[in-house]
Amino acid sequence: MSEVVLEIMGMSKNFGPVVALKDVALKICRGQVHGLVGENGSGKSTITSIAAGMQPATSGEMLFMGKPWKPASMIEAQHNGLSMILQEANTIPGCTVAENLFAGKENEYSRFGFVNNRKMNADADALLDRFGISYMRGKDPIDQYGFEDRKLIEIARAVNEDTEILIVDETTTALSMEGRDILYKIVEDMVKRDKAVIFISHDMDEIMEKCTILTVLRDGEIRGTVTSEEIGQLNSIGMIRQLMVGRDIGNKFYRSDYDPSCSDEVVLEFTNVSGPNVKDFSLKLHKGEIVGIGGLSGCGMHDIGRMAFGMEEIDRGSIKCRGKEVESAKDAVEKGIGYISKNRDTEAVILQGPIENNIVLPSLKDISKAGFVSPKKRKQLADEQIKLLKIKCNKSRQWVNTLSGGNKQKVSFAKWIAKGSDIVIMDCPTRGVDIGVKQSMYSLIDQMKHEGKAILMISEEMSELIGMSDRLIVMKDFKISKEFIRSAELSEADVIEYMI
Ligand SMILES: Nc1ncnc2c1ncn2[C@@H]1O[C@H](COP(=O)(O)OP(=O)(O)OP(=O)(O)O)[C@@H](O)[C@H]1O
Repeated sequence: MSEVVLEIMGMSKNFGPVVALKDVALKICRGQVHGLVGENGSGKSTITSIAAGMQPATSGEMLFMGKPWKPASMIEAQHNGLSMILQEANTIPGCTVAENLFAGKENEYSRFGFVNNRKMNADADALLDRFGISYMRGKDPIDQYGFEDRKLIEIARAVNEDTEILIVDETTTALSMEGRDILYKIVEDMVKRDKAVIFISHDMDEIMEKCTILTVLRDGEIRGTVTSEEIGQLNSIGMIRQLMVGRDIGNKFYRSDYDPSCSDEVVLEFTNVSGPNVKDFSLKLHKGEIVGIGGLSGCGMHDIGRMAFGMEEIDRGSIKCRGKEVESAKDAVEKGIGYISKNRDTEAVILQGPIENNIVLPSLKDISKAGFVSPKKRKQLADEQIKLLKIKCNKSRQWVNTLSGGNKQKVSFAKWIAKGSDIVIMDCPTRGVDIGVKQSMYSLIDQMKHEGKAILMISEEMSELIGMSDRLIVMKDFKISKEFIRSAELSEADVIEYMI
């Protein structure tokens, strides 16, 4: 075994009555990509956030490069060689790319209180070039970049020559396809330089391909370790799933039918829509149809969802729901449109509020009488969704900011299932959810289709798009480059050809 760089001993963490970790022992070695896998809420982020100085453990000890380790903050941890990339976007709005990259290091660029912006921007450009993200420049305002690009800035900020351990917490689902390649190269480079990576993901294929050792967690406890020899074996995915979920979840994931038929009734129509990131986009979404949209970073697909929900202005053309123009997000909800934003923590859920309030929010009108909302009905509606999507919590009044990432995503999804919206725009709907719940979400989406609901599924997950869509639209350079009809023959390679 190679040298142990981080050792965790007897680590436990309680949040009031919630036991997030129980007596965890873990060794992270040099030259390894150590995967942490487990269902949503099993404790993966809690372990890594303690190691990265975000919060203290309730009990237990850590050794980092042979010395006792108890960082008081993420900055202290990063300064000493342990960096973590968080699940959600963590950049500072209103600043430039360079200011974001060098946040906390301003002193290195200032003299007599004046910041040398020219040098900071030049250093930022050099750093961005090194990471292969030259289309972003240090002087650019960070707000001009989308969620995926801002995530890359975080990565560039987290990794440097002195990083001994890089923690990647469910980052790939927040990235575009090209962003993932950049991250994978960084991971490979860390291994080549005999550093270590802790890799958290719910994508089993990615885990099997990138990790050299895996630790499986369930309910805050370590349930097993899978070595590099075992990772390569045919039945190991099944074995890992079994360890994670505690039951065999089988192989059925996506739709098993290849019938793309749906009603002729058009429920949402884009006619020659143009905006800053969309050019002349036309599409008819029918009742009972699942239309998938895929493409590379910045192709405009996320803008399509935002425009249809009235969150982004259009310059030309029209978006009509059953013949009537969609004017705002409020108007969209009233017209029966739901929207799951990819930007979870800032757009999809209210973090500082109970799960129940989040779930019932779009349905308040439906469950109120003469302006009065029955507390019983509210609770009932929320509890149904908590049960359906297995949201891991103590009670429906628990605040969303105390949930694990995947459980927050379930709340974002649950809102629109509870509302029973006829048209649901889903931007990366299964982001960060575990395989068991992913399976339930896909079967719910299939059921929605058969109930006559219309779904616009925007996604970076090619397999999800191919597996679920009746029609698959590929976007490139803000325009539609190809449309595929559901078929058993359709492969990822066919689709990628029209993306690049
Ligand atoms: N501040 C908090 N207050 C109460 N409970 C918390 C808090 N932070 C985390 N928890 C709980 O600790 C448990 C472990 O959460 P953690 O985020 O580590 O899970 P995870 O394995 O990373 O999940 P995911 O795959 O969804 O990201 C969950 O039940 C979560 O609700």
